[in-house]
Amino acid sequence: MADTSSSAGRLQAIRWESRQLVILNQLLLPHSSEYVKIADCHAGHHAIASMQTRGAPAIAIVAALSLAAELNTHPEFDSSEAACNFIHERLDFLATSRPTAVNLFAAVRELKQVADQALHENTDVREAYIQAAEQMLAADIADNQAIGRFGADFLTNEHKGQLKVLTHCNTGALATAGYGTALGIVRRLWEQGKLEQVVFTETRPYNQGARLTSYELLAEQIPSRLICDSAVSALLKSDPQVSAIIVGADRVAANGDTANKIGTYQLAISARFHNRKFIVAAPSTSIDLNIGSGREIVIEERDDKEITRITGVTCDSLQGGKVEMESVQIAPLETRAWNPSFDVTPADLISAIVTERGVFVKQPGADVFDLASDLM
Ligand SMILES: CSC[C@H]1O[C@H](OP(=O)(O)O)[C@H](O)[C@@H]1O
Repeated sequence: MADTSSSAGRLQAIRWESRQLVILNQLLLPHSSEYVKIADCHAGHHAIASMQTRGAPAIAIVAALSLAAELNTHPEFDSSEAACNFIHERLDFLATSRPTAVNLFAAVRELKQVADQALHENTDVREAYIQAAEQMLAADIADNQAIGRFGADFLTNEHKGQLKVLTHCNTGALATAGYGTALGIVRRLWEQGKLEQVVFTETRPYNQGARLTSYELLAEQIPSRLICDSAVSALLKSDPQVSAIIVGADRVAANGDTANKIGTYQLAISARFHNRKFIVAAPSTSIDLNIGSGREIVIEERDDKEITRITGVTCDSLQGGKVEMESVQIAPLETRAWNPSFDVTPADLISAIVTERGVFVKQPGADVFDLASDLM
């Protein structure tokens, strides 16, 4: 498979070159662009759990390729059964890194089946796994570009002229293998000359918007504006030109209930109140048909310190030319915080779900989707 480092012009959060994996350490962005080598599953698990890499599709791909990198250097296995057992055990370990994004668990299931099938067919288990993991990387970019096309067509079919949209968190090349989901729709609108401006939220406490989405949009000179998470309703009230909110997803239930970055639910409530479209953009690998509704989605809760401390760069730390990320306590010590990483938006508040398979909408009068039928 061709190395993906040759992808033209797009930010590369994940680089797979000569069967070696490196990732952009997103904890340091936008101040420092440093790549980290991921040699094995332990490094892959740490990169995901610490959020050096994040974003539902990217989590699955980094997990899959971290095992591919480890297999590539692993000594010869005593038997195909030993190789298959090793792959199962490592995938089960990677599945403990973060609980909400379903893409990781779908990839684990699919890759275990690849190894089992190679064992059954008496072909090279290690090679079959590595090629399947590589395919996931290539497929995600193609999926995102299809989401971009479907989403842009859906928005422009009903809205003549240029569009002003709002997005939350980071759903671009830094959250995927490239191009992005919700931000992929923004990119497509921009490529078509149909985007006036994208407004994006800071997305506390990790600041995916202020740090990562800004990094991507500035790199491509896409007209954009940053707002605080708390300013969304005031913006929708004051600017009727903001016609749609477009967000990503970490796990979509069969009825369309969607887990996404914390704050998404209140954006959907505000969109409904202000009569604006609320669009979810996600590959079908983010849809979990095994759960009927959002009630069954496990919501990750992260360390209080991600709220009570801010990590940033002080001016003097820049003087030496070396960026030092300093973590500063902003709340009184021992302040308790509640830090859910995601919330669930009910299907009733969602106008459409854009996937690489097309745009799914609810039947007239229905307040839920029927994604099992849509995906058949
Ligand atoms: C296409 S990324 C989907 C999703 O992942 C992000 O969460 P995190 O940054 O914690 O991994 C955010 O919820 C995005 O919308």
